[in-house]
Amino acid sequence: MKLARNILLVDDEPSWLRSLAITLNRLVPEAQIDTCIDSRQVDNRLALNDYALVLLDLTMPFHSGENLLEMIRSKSPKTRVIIVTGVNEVDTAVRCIKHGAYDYFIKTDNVDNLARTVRRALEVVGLERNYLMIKERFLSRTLAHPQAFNNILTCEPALLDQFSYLEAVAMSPEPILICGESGTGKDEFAKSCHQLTCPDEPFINIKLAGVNYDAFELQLFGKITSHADGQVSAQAGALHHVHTGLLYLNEIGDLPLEAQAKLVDVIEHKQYYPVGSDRPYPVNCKIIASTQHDLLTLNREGKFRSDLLYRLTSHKIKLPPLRERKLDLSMLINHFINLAANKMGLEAPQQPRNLASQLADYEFPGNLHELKGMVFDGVSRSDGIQLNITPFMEAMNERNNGVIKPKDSISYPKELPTLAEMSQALIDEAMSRTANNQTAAARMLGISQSALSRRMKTDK
Ligand SMILES: Nc1ncnc2c1ncn2[C@@H]1O[C@H](COP(=O)(O)OP(=O)(O)OP(=O)(O)O)[C@@H](O)[C@H]1O
Repeated sequence: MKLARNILLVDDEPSWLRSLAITLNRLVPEAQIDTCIDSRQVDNRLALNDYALVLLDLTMPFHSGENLLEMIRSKSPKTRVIIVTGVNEVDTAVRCIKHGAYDYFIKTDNVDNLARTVRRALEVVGLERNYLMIKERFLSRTLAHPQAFNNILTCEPALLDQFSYLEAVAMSPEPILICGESGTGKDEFAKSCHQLTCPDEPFINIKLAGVNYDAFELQLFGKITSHADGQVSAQAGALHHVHTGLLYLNEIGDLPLEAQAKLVDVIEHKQYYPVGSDRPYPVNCKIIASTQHDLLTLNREGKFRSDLLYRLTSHKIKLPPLRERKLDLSMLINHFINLAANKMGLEAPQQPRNLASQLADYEFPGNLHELKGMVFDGVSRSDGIQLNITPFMEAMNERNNGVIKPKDSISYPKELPTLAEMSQALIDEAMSRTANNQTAAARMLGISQSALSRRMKTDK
């Protein structure tokens, strides 16, 4: 989102007006400055331009600054006013602040202080306008870009609300955090945000589970190496490749603490240093993060930095688990049937009429990953006419029988396998049951995704 940057300087002294404009142009180069010498023109100028800030003299012919202050605050409440005057009276200053002035300066005050206040006021106006825009868009409840959500099927009000919210905050300069259990559609929401913000720019998905600090630094920032012969070689990181696109930081809760500190720097200062370089490079991309963990709990346990937590939670999207979206079941099953049949080159089988109601009490611990896996399995076993429901029945039976007792259900060969072989077999089984989804497989095995990823790497 573009920050409001235009400022109107109002004063009847031409020489002061000129010198103030020159000073502010130098000290606040991001601002766009207009001047107005005739107090009767202020109303008109505000009607023609959406000023973020007005710097107002108090004693002028025709209209006094105090009258103009009241007029501006009532007609243009989104515009802030700073009084800049030769009148050094406490009573007047107090009255102006009471009537809504952002600050009060005497003309003899240090201009650096004035410039600092102007910059801060521009930031405040930017934040206020951003907040108002989000509120207005969210309350309107209509989607301006419904096609951005084409991949997310739902008729659940809770999820439809999240569409409106994402659309409202998508253009905000702050990062967005998507929370939800594994398989609730976090990746799909990140892709929708990309469609909403910068569809023609790159979308880069960085999986942070199991990534250590060095790998994170290299992957995100890249590396610049100066060789002995004076040559310099560079390895570009994701922040370079993504340019003005969208950077999706997947499973941010798994990021090591040191790497979290680096990320705070990126978000806060909008710049980064490649490994081996002391030259900063600008960050121009949109940042989205996702987590299936509760970051507040991780923070209380000392595993997640507070500064990163607060920066990430300005815009938070919470995705409900599939067990709370039963209205969607039948539609999702049909969607996955068509997807599976298409992929397998088969005729799409029919969904049995009462399947969704039979699944009403099933919890779907693996959410949409699990449902998708079941439907794909059911399609591959189907007779081409009706979806085979064995995978669904098996899952429900396992639940109904409570936790499976390994002793009862595992039969061991005469010669016992080693622990390593057994662990590998379990990992293979979990990966196959979850259609190779590491997050869901880790959940099934009762370990973290990073632990599973490490085991898979060491087992290779
Ligand atoms: N509402 C939906 N409609 C159709 N398909 C969906 C929907 N939500 C998710 N999916 C599909 O379900 C699967 C899981 O979704 P996704 O990968 O976005 O979940 P996730 O929360 O990011 O999972 P993880 O935490 O494991 O990365 C994907 O194949 C995705 O395309």
